[in-house]
Amino acid sequence: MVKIFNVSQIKKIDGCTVINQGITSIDLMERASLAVAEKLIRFLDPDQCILVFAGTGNNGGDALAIARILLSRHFKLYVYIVAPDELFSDDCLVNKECLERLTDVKLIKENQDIPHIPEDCIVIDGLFGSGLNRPLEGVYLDVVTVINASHNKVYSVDMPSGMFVEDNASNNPEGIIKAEKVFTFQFPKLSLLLPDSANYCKKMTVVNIGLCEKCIKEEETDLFFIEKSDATQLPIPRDNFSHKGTFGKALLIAGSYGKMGAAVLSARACLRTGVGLLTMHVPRCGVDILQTAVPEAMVQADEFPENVSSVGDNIDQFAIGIGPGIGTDDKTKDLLSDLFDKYRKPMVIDADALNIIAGDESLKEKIPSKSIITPHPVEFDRLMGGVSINGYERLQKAGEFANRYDIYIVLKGAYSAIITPERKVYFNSTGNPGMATGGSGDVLTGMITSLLAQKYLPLNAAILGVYLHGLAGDLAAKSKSQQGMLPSDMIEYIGKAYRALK
Ligand SMILES: NC(=O)C1=CN([C@@H]2O[C@H](COP(=O)(O)OP(=O)(O)OC[C@H]3O[C@@H](n4cnc5c(N)ncnc54)[C@H](O)[C@@H]3O)[C@@H](O)[C@H]2O)[C@H](O)CC1
Ligand SMILES: [K+]
Repeated sequence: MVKIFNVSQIKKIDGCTVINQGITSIDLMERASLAVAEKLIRFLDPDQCILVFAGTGNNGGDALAIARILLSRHFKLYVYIVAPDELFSDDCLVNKECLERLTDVKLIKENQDIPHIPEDCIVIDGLFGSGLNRPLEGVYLDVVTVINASHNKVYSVDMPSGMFVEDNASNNPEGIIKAEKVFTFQFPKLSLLLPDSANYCKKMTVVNIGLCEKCIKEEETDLFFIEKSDATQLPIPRDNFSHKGTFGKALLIAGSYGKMGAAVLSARACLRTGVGLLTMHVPRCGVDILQTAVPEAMVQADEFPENVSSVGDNIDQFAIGIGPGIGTDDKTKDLLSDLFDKYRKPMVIDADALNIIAGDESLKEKIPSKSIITPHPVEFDRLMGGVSINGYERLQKAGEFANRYDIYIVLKGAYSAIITPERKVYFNSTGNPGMATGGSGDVLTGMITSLLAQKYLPLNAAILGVYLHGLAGDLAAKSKSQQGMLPSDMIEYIGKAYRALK
């Protein structure tokens, strides 16, 4: 797992690295800048004009070092330092003086010094990084406004300048660089993983700058970024002598009239994820549909034609998933309440089951311990009874909710977050915008339920389910495009996603 740290922790690890590796801070800056420059060199066109905007702190120092490295590789550069008060950090000053020996470096002290940015230029943004401590104003705000208005591609060093590493609730949305790509150092930054960065960071690349592993290991955090190597360790190997009983029984309670597709998708995904036996509990109208579309599943018919209203006894043998396409009929609410009374093992709760819970405090209290709920942000806000001001606040609320009700929350979106009852957060690293379409969530519910049935611990089921789901989505997008892919395609790629973890 990659750890995610706050600003003071990053500073501490920097200092610790400098001591343990016997280097100076300027050495570390050079290493960081070289790592970013190498990435840029791979795709930048040497004939294109590049404008570098540096600040006066260490983020500026990085940008000036990157400029020097690019100059040595014959890129065409124009360098500006925004320095209204001409107070430079020590390492920034060293890099400024080095660069001035090679090229002209212009200072921007006030609005009239800001250059016109030609249309087809690339901008390298090194105004502010993790040291930002207040929203931008004055000439800094003016520079950011001009860069954003130019609509050129901007590559940001460490952070889109003007964006805070954690909470941006008090920030000025006009004072943040809109970056094509952010090369962030060593650790993903929390705000870049939240929807708060949607307008400011199209893509985040984490650049390893060789910070001391011992210092990183010793620094504690509750925030993690899931890597492939983490997911690879999770699948439980299959024994030669296993039989269908070995891989558990799942019961998916899904579907209503007009929404049987959700039941079909969750059923297929559950099977493709490896469950031994799957039973679907569906309204009577859905029996033929299910039996035809998913012959591998057994079907239990509800007494009602259009909605699910009750589940039988003997449900303890199953891992249960409930929600896809069930609607919010009163009968279905009774089912959910009854289910929570009867079944006290962790279950997966999604979609309309969450909408039912949202309106009823007593149902929240009855959610079985260690269950996994899988809301998208709108469902989550409904569950909270109010809209969060930003992704950061939503994440805080999710931590409180998970802790209060002793459950796991999978907050779906780009970098889906898995929040534990202990308020730890695991961000997923797979997936793409092609998955933002109706049915994707039903697939995830089927997958996680399948893993619970196969005796994965709830946290592992959530982590592996979310990772595989995203990976299947990435494979589907590769073959069918983000526009052309369907949740059904993702199900077809679950097998290849498993293989990719080998
Ligand atoms: N381990 C690493 O990640 C490394 C990071 N490096 C780079 O260092 C910066 C952080 O540098 P720092 O000097 O601390 O901060 P900034 O350059 O972001 O800001 C400079 C300075 O500006 C002042 N300030 C803050 N907010 C404002 C504002 N709104 N208006 C005006 N001035 C402001 C404040 O005093 C700041 O200290 C990190 O992002 C990386 O790019 C190292 O180079 C290598 C190791
Ligand atoms: K920056």
